[in-house]
Amino acid sequence: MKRISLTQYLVEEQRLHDNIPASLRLLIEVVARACKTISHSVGKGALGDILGSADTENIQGEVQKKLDVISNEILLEANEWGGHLAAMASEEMESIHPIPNRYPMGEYMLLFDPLDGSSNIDVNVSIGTIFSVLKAPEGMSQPTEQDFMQPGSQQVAAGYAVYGPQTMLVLTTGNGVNCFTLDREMGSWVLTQKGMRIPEETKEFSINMSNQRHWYPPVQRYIAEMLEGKTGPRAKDFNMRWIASMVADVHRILNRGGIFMYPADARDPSQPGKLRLMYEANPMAMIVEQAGGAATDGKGRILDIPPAKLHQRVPVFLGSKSEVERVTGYHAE
Ligand SMILES: O=P(O)(O)OC[C@H]1O[C@](O)(COP(=O)(O)O)[C@@H](O)[C@@H]1O
Ligand SMILES: [Mg+2]
Ligand SMILES: [Mg+2]
Repeated sequence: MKRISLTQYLVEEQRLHDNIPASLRLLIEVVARACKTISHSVGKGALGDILGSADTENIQGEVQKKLDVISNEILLEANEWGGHLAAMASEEMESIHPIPNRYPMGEYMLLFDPLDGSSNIDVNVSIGTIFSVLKAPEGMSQPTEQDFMQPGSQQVAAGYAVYGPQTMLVLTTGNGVNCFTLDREMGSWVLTQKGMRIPEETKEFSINMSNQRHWYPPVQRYIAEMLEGKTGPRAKDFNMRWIASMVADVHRILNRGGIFMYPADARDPSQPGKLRLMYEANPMAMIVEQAGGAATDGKGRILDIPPAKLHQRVPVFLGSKSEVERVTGYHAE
């Protein structure tokens, strides 16, 4: 098999489709390098003193793990010096992080969930990093939070790294989805899956069932019908998977289909769901759509949602098209 590196892929993509200018390529390479560093820390575990709590809280009131903080710092430091960025925003930081003293101002804005699946860090289960790239508005002088308030359809790139048995980087720049595996000995990302496609039909669903009593009627109905199996209205048996790392659940769905859900529920109507629009839902929605799947908030396309604030939460239904369409349809009835 001919080995194609991430850089070779990005250069070739620009040559063929003119969709990855050098500045975007360099930005993606810097993010990929930061993910490599995070992967290295993850691999060390207790030997690298990365496990356990950092004894701090992030802006959403969640207790931060040491690795949440370390990963955030790795991404900030790498991109502050290496990327073509005007500003960054992170799930772990209250406000945006403008790039200081950069003239001319960088062309892009980077958003990330530095460490996704925090509850799995200490138990050696797959975790990841999710990122999204937006264009900085023309003529911007000093970046503000308002500049980030662009719908997901404006993303020029999105991706995630999954730190599992293998470390992989899944990337889209708006022309399909490709997967690169980290060659740990060589330290390079190698293209291992081209043009990933999510199967339309599936028999697998992914939801935190322990929240069932709080769900609203459309989700109750959708899940109840699946649980009825072969003798129920769906006339087939379904299997369930819940890793509690969105990255790992989405990675499985990209490979073999399925539907992932984190619905809004009745617990706290001021918090529609758990996942964050800008750092989790938008980048994953772009990847899933680029792989032939669908992503909605139960009402409409996630990528069409006009953001109102940086740390906004949204309900998420994504994966195999026919299933996402079905559960979205139930919300309309
Ligand atoms: O605690 P639950 O309901 O299983 O939540 C799991 C979900 O929370 C998340 O871990 C949230 O992400 P963070 O770890 O980045 O906060 C998702 O990856 C995952 O799907
Ligand atoms: Mg997350
Ligand atoms: Mg996180």
